[in-house]
Amino acid sequence: MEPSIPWQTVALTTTLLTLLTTLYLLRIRYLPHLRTIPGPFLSSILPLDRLRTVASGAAMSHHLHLHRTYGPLVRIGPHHISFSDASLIPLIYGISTKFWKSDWYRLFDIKTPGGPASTIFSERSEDVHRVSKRPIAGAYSMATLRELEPMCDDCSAIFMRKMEGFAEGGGAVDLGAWVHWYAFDVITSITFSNRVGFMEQETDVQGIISAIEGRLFYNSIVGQMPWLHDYLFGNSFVPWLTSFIPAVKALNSSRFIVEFAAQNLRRYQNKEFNTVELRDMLDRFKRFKDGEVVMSDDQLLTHAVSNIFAGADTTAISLRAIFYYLCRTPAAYKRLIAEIDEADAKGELSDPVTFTESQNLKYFQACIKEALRMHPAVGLLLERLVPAGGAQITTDLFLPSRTIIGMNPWVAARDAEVYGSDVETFRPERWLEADEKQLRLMERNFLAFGAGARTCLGKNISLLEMGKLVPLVLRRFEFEFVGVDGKGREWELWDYWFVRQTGVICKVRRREKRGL
Ligand code: HEM
Repeated sequence: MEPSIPWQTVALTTTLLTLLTTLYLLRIRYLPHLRTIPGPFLSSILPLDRLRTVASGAAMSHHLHLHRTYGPLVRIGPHHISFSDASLIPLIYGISTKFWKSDWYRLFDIKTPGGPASTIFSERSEDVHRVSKRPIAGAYSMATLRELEPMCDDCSAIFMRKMEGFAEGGGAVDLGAWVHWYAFDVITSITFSNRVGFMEQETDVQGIISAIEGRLFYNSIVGQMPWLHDYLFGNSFVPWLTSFIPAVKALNSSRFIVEFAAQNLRRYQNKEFNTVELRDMLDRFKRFKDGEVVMSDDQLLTHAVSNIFAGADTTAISLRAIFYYLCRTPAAYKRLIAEIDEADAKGELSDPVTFTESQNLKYFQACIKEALRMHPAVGLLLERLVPAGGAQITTDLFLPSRTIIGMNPWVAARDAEVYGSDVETFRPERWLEADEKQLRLMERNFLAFGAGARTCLGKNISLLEMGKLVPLVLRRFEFEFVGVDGKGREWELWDYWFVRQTGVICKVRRREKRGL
């Protein structure tokens, strides 16, 4: 007969384990300095609440709710602080900040033929980032991008042709999908001089859009506990094992995205595209200085991947927001059309509209700004790490080193003290009415493109795309939002880093009296 364990031993062990766990959790709850920061109790002891929030796909609403409940600083994890006080933006995100990107970004590193590598977006060390950015920054400058306007115009022409077809057919169009395809065609054109043809083929070519979606879903959730990544897709065994399960494989799409960029890069290097003549972005990344190679093929690949990963979804999301809010706000739509028509009548708009012309449309520029405020493309914390030795955050608050602190652009955008009590209303006028001081505050809170040292590198590309496409389209067509049910059903939002919208279905009609 097996000797049985006396019940006293079982009871004692259980009590001891419970006691130790409780003590451990209390120790975390009452960590020096962090203990005074309010927040949900469970969040302060376990990372599971953060995991659940992000997995729900509605983190932006949850973060807004937390700040309304607990105030400007909320403890959203044992070592995680979310802030809503915009006066902290310069300290956390400023140009010479000591707060570097957290390990959350590690999941965006990629595998190149030469081994694992960070991208300009995922690099954590500001020192490394500064060196990597130097040879490529010029390619993202507005002066450079203006030279790429013709590539943008080619894509706009296809977009217009397609809309013409829909207007003739009289049916509804998934405008959300079309601006996505448009943004992908532009980014592949200006990066590799190779328009992949999403609009012509009317589909997600090679499944790249779904691949990015899958990877963002994985990164957003697993990134809440980045060490988990090493036991999941961060090693080579699990990806191999899950390659037999299609639903799981779809989440490990990083390799696929890199291969998409690598394929284009190979064709580019084999001079299959007319890249040098067109002077696309790859051609402008300075690979040589004084005859010396300053950028390897692998580095070039990381920059191409960055453009694909960061450059199309964001612009598509912002274009959807512009069209959606205009359709939902008839007064703003009407005022914008009046501005476009007036400029048109004065001969101030060419066909296609140039970037410079679009910048002179002041109300339109306010519409872009307001749409991006109402709907920032990124909806999770822009996480940063408190530097070694800790940091004095406010007069009353010191944070120990390696605490993670960040702000969600959605929280910054809905600060009623900065934008007024009507923060939930799409009102482009607020950008035109504000005095200089107020405008400075509004700009400081505007995190749609991030801020400071790690501000969006592709901001000019997207401003160029949006600036040129929207007036061109609205001059010739009118849109009515009908939603997926044809009766105006609201769009749906999914926050997995990018806050993607679905259900942007519109009826498109050719505008009366337009001879264009
Ligand atoms: C409306 C469109 C866009 C929005 C709203 C947007 C938003 C952002 C935000 C919020 C960040 C900062 C992320 C952080 O701090 O964690 C960022 C960074 C970045 N974005 Fe964009 N982006 C847009 C378009 C683009 C485009 C078109 C490209 C490239 C072609 C691009 C490339 C990048 C890169 C490379 C970074 C990392 C910059 C760095 O760390 O130095 N973005 N973007």
